Amino acid sequence: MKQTVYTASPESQQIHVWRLNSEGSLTLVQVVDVPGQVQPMVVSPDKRYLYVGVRPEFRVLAYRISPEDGALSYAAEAPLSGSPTHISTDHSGRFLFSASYNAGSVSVVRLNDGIPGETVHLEEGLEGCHSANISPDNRTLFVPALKQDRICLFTLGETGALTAQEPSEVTTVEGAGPRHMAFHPNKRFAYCVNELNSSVDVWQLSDPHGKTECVQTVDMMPPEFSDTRWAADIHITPDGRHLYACDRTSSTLTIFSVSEDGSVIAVEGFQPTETQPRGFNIDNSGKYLIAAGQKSHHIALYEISGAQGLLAEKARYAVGQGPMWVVINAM
Ligand SMILES: O=C1O[C@H](COP(=O)(O)O)[C@@H](O)[C@H](O)[C@H]1O
Repeated sequence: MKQTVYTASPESQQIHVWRLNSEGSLTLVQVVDVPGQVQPMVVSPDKRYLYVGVRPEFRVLAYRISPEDGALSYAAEAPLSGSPTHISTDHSGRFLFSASYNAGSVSVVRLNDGIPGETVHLEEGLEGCHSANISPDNRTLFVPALKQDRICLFTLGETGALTAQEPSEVTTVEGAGPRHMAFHPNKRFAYCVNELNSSVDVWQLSDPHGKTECVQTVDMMPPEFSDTRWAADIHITPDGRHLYACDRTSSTLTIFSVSEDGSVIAVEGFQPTETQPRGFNIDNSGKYLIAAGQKSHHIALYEISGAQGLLAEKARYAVGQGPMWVVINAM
């Protein structure tokens, strides 16, 4: 398996392209100068394109991915209606979702054979909209609205239109601030990291007739932590055994084990990491985790080891300024 790591550094307007070597080191392949502050990124389901959200002129840029070495070449772009805080696609690769925290909206952009085109749907009134997460069955878009302590539930239609479901939302405890989500590979559970109280909620996903409900909430901070909580990102290993979430004030990665069926998580440990980790990711073999320090201007690579999924730092690398998004693609 060939793997490529992409890191976005908005302050220096760069994407660094790295080869992830099988023994757990990175080799720099390319540095792309982006025409704008690059923030969220996602790879298309067919792995032909990397989509990146930029500002201050709000756009999504599509870069063609070289099947040889993962290098990027500019392909196309389309305007976005708000600042892109998070972008993702549906599983068929027909639609791109852009969540905008500042605009309080999520937009759906049509992808024409991978090329971003017109905005086919704009959903507003989502205060602090922080991400858009399509369910494993490609039916439900989960959209956390951080400032409203709710996750809105939309059905994705054939044309890309979003229709509010019944019920139209699930709610967190007051002041939690739902932000990013990860789905268990068994497709029955999702995990949402809450920015403002640094907790993780376990959501049992509905079948078409059931309802989505929170079955567990776990504090992700060490007991002695008393500063301002400021969580950011969350990811699960491909085998569903280990879950990780980060907090920016403490610059910590919290390590969770996940029960066999995905319904229960438990804190296994805390890993000090790069200063202000706003984004991280896990490689496709489930062996490595790479975290970006928005204030250290470095990324750190960890090996995931043992039954607890603890992290051992293998190396750290200088990237651009203010790195905040990490994407890992397997070819
Ligand atoms: O992480 C955060 O995200 C929001 C929105 O980010 P933006 O990059 O889309 O502006 C930010 O305003 C908030 O302060 C921060 O905690």
